[in-house]
Amino acid sequence: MSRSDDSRYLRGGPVAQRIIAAVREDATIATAEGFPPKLVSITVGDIAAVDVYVRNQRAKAELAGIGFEERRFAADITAGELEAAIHGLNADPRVTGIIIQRPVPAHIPIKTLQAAVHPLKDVEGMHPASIGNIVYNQLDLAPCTAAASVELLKETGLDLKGLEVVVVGHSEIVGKPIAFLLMSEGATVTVCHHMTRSVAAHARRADALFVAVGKPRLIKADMVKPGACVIDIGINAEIGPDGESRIVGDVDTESVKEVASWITPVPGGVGPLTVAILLRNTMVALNRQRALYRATFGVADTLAAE
Ligand SMILES: Nc1nc(=O)c2c([nH]1)NC[C@@H]1CN(c3ccc(C(=O)N[C@@H](CCC(=O)O)C(=O)O)cc3)C=[N+]21
Repeated sequence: MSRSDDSRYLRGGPVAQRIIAAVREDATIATAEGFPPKLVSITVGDIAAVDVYVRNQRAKAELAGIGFEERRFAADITAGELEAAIHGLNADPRVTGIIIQRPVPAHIPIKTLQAAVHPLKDVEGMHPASIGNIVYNQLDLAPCTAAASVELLKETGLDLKGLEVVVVGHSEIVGKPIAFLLMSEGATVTVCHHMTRSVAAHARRADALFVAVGKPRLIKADMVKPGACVIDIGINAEIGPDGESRIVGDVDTESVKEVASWITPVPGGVGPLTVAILLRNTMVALNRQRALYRATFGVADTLAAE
């Protein structure tokens, strides 16, 4: 059976289209009201996985009516210079969102950079204050890949309350935020990582299995519970049988799809939705900035109504 007509595949594209259409409505209204959304992407050095992401961001931002500007910095820039650039963007009222593409070169402390982004312009939800919001069950702006993964699980219609979820991978940007999002939704969450004794033993118990470790085909059919939902967040480049480079996830999709009830393809699963969530986050951030503006300077129609 070909990929496109196999109902086990949980595709990100249709969900992304829905979200982008809604974002476009919001962005059109905000622009008409004098608050055009504008996203600035910061890339440090050259990384292929980041390039794919940024290219898609630009294309989808255009569709959604969100301004998009890419700032590229050389791999040998200092952390201080980058921080200064971020402070400049914080201070620029025309810039409503800032995303720092990961990874950055090893000499740049990513946490310092992330903390330099003003929390109200943090569209990736990676500032310590933003991550704190997720811990406190305020879920409207979460790290994009994590939020996209959870959104795809919801597409299955499974009841998240009491659902046995296993997350393989505990990164700051994917695994940990997924765990917090799902705990807030009532799931029972187990997080596995490189020190876990038997990932297979945990994975086999999962009604929903999230995998984000960056190891091609780590998850095999015998590690998956029949009927489970498998969300593959891996993006790995490898050379295919035809000698061409291709992208594969962390799941052995061909064998796992015979066992699982739902599985996200790579590409075409979490990836497209990640971009849509970034744009949705951009509007959430913009609306928070507008609320602050209103609270600080007042708004004519509220005054008139009094
Ligand atoms: N702060 C930060 N947040 C991220 O979420 C983040 C990041 N940095 N750095 C890079 C990785 C990579 N990433 C992708 C997201 C979508 C696609 C995507 O749209 N993929 C499509 C298209 C692939 C293609 O065009 O070939 C697909 O999977 O079907 C790819 C890669 C997010 N990341």
